[in-house]
Amino acid sequence: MGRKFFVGGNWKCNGTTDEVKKIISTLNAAEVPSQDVVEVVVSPPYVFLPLTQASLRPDFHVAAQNCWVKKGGAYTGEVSAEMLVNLGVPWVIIGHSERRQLLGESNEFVGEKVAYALSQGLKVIACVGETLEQRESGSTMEVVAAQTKAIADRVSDWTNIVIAYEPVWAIGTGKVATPAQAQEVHHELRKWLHANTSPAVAESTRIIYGGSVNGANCKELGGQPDVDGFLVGGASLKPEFIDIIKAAEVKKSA
Ligand SMILES: O=C(CO)COP(=O)(O)O
Repeated sequence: MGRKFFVGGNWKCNGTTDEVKKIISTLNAAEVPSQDVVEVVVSPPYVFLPLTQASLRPDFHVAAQNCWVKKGGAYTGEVSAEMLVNLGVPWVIIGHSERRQLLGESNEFVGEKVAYALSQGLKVIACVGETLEQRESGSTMEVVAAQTKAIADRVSDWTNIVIAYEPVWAIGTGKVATPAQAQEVHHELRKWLHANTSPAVAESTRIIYGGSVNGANCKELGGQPDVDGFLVGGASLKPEFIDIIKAAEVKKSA
């Protein structure tokens, strides 16, 4: 079975109630390919999850942007996987580079979070990606493999994981990876999964690209054989996100 195109919108720490309502009404009115062709998930800040769930069209789903590493309890400021499940939130983004870099989340911590979230029944968008310095020193694959290994060491069933390759230098910078750069890492990552998990996992796991994806560059990126969709930041707050969802059509005609 082919890998269904996946388009995630990561709203990050943005929005007011009115702005969220506006984004949702734009999404709800949009004509996009069917659920058989594309899986669409938007990720509002925690506080807007209930509002988003209550008003978002049923063929789109929601993701939280993070969750706690284990069972909830005395962890002030955290939100547990159990709470997300209780709310009926199906997805969670884990290991975003902003959390790795600004909040010091290590590969191991991210791996533990992924394993715990999966154990509670959440589906996970797990983020990996190198910094500019790491790319320039030639260690991109080493970094991405180590980040993925920390997950693979703790997880055996990859059915509910989507990997988001998000080069840090491309996030929020307007400096998008070229289609060839994205394809190269996605291909290497799939090879890594083939060797270190199983051929079936490598074949079926979706690897999506994130980093300055927009309405103008999405088709060419999405046309790469190992690019199975996107995780979109800035452009997911704009009507342009609909064009990015429509980029799923490039796979249909491929
Ligand atoms: O971090 C991202 C998605 O998670 C990408 O952000 P931008 O699309 O704003 O570069």
